[in-house]
Amino acid sequence: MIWAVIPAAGRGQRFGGPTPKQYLHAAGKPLIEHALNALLAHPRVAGAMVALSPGDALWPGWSRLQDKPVLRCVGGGERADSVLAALRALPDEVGDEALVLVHDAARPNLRRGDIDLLIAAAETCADGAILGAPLRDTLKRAADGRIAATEPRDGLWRAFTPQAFRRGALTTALDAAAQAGVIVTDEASAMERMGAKPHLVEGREDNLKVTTPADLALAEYLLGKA
Ligand SMILES: Nc1ccn([C@@H]2O[C@H](COP(=O)(O)OP(=O)(O)OP(=O)(O)O)[C@@H](O)[C@H]2O)c(=O)n1
Ligand SMILES: C[C@](O)(CO)[C@H](O)COP(=O)(O)O
Repeated sequence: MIWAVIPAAGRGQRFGGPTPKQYLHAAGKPLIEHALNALLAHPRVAGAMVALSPGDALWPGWSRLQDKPVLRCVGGGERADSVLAALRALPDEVGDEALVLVHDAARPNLRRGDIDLLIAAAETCADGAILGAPLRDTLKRAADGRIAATEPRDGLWRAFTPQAFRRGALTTALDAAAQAGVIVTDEASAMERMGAKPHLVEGREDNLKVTTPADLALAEYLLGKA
């Protein structure tokens, strides 16, 4: 049994504007609906737990999508807090060894083939797996708007989501990071702190996270073509 965990309690400060970006529309639907549909359409995914901000008045009230359960909980101050809250809120039938796919509500252009690759990798490895892609640009370190240095990029990847881990191990890892006062920006970082070496699965470069208005325009184009 595989469940999706969707952190959707962010405020979209880098995007700006009054509407949290997960509720902005692209190709006629909110970003969060594209993300949920992509995961719940997969035959191995049984349901989704969505972490919402306490004051979220825009949640459309879905209890089912793609004929699968959509549950919700209250997220936290950081993305990692929201993911931990969602893991803890999952139904008891989702055991510690069950695989969970953690995916940003702000990544609407997730495709079936990437989910297939991720599940295949995560099911063969106790350390889990994440989607990502190798860096293909030269990296510059900035200082006061000027190039301060060129950073080596060999072996560097960009981490995407979904990130796939066993419910129990990820809950323990995120809780350990929180207890240590360490803010992790993805699930793999928490697992790495515990000594795990998750698989890197090369995924589509168009699995973008909508962070700024320019990203939304690109998402509109990509989803309109899908
Ligand atoms: N406390 C938080 C912060 C973020 N998220 C979610 O984590 C995903 C990725 O985070 P990000 O792109 O940073 O979203 P925001 O935090 O909303 O953006 P910003 O940092 O610009 O405010 C988003 O789906 C966001 O809703 C969350 O569930 N809980
Ligand atoms: C989880 C993530 O999307 C992987 O790249 C990223 O770390 C989220 O970062 P954000 O600053 O919370 O958007």
